[in-house]
Amino acid sequence: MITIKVPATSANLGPGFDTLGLALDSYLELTIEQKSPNWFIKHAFGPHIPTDEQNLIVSSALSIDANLPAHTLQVHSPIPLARGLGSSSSAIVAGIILAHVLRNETVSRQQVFQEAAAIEGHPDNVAPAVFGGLQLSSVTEEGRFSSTTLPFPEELIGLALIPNYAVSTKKARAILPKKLRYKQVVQQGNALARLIAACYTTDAGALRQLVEEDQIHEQYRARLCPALPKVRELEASMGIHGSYLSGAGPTIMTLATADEIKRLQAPLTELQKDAIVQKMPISQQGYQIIQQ
Ligand SMILES: Nc1ncnc2c1ncn2[C@@H]1O[C@H](COP(=O)(O)OP(=O)(O)OP(=O)(O)O)[C@@H](O)[C@H]1O
Ligand SMILES: N[C@@H](CCO)C(=O)O
Repeated sequence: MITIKVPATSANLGPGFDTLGLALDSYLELTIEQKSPNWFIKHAFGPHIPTDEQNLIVSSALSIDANLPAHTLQVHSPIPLARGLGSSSSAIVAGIILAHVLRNETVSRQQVFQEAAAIEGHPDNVAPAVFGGLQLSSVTEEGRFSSTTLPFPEELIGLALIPNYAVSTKKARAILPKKLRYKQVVQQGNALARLIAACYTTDAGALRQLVEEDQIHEQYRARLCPALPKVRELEASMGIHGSYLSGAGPTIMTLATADEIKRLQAPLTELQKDAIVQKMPISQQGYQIIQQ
């Protein structure tokens, strides 16, 4: 039996829109069971997620090879859907690997990255799901993706405030403006450059200030993700910085030390009682293929 494990991810980190993403220690697990006449995916997501070849895992696999033999699959995933924690990337990456496993091919991480990012359309979740850690990724006009691992301060952990409603990435991208002011773009480039420098100098303090300096997406998504200013206000009153809209939202991620996370857990839970507040350690590992 083969199990494919793919981490959850948190994209953007403020000014790294479509560019930065962090792998989290929470994994989708896809187990390949027996061959079957039709594709059948056992999962616990509920009736709105298909159990046949319409399922994102299987459709991603079939995009690599439309003639794959149908199988029964089992999916376990603690990654909540459409919350800004990379559920779609975890499913796409698992599907791409599934295709290569069923074709008895060894596949490089680089190839999985190219194929999965082409389906997702932007590389910032797929890159950490494949390579682990903090990834700086980009795409050329011709559609070639690249990614580099950035150093990430060891003392920082994620604390996610996960609202109890979904925001689809499609909707959260449709809300973005078609035009930006020149000043916004210059400031965004500046903040991203300083953020990358803070990673290389492992300056956790600067990094945590900089993730709060996005200019081009968070303000436009405020209607879908109203908790962000409240979280920032609360944290600033406690002398803590490091929050950003995780992916397309609505999750708010805070990068903080273990001590600060202990202090934050109760007040954040109090701030939004219907949300889940969850510690999310960083994963240095990308996907794993486990043969039992
Ligand atoms: N394990 C899965 N199996 C099947 N479909 C999935 C799975 N995970 C995600 N999906 C599909 O992807 C959709 C969520 O993708 P979407 O890009 O909107 O959000 P996300 O990936 O969770 O968040 P973000 O991209 O902001 O981090 C789900 O509604 C579902 O249709
Ligand atoms: N960079 C993407 C991440 C979500 O997939 C966005 O913010 O729309």
